[in-house]
Amino acid sequence: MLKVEGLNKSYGGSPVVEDLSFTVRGGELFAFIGPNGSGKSTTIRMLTGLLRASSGSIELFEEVMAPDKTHLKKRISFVPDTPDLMGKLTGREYLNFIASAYRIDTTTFKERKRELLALFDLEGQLDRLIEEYSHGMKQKVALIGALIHEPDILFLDEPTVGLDPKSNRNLKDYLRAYVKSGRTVFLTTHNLSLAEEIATDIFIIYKGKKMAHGTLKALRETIGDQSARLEDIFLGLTEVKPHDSSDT
Ligand SMILES: Nc1ncnc2c1ncn2[C@@H]1O[C@H](COP(=O)(O)OP(=O)(O)OP(=O)(O)O)[C@@H](O)[C@H]1O
Repeated sequence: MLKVEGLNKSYGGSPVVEDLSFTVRGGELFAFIGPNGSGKSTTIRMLTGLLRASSGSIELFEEVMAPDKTHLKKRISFVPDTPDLMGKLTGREYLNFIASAYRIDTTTFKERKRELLALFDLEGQLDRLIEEYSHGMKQKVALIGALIHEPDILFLDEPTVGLDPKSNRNLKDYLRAYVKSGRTVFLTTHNLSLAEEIATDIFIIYKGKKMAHGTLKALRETIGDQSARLEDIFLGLTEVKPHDSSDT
């Protein structure tokens, strides 16, 4: 589904993503985790064709991805950490717009809309302007817009921030079922218990570089502790050591 090789991004000569390579297959729930400023959003924006890489290759569905590849973009969805929705539209108008952009037939649209509105407890809120929604409600309508056309790959940047506990639980269950149907989810999160619970694959990035990649079991094996929490593995790999002078 997604193949990344030697991906790099620099700003003004300073590297922020360095030599990332990985593959994500159908049915995988890929958690891309790392401390603040480690390059997660930059990477996800390159993978979704919103940002041009400095070098390296990204293949989606065995075709090279680039910002102008509209037919590839139609098969994916991306919800950024702070969704920038059209505030002057109502929730209903926004979802209708998505349905026509993706040519979802009326019956399917109605069915999925009903299911997703119930999932996120957003029934009865669709006729308000998006700019009047709370942060969590904006997040929910962005997620519904991303899910309603059932993309082959769903990219989510910090999807649970701002969601109440029930929506959090429902989203988690939904994502698990989503990948079981053979589709793919690529998410970034600081919520390590979430990653531990639902990810099939975990990639740890630190200062733009790969620190580890594998199943939780494989990551545990690398540190020789089969009961280690992901939090311990993560902190062990990403804590600034006293001898690390790169920040000084
Ligand atoms: N447009 C830009 N110009 C210059 N530097 C940038 C730009 N965008 C991002 N960066 C830098 O790239 C690095 C990685 O940022 P990025 O937003 O990808 O991190 P992140 O892992 O998503 O962080 P967070 O967890 O805080 O969201 C940071 O040092 C950031 O300052």
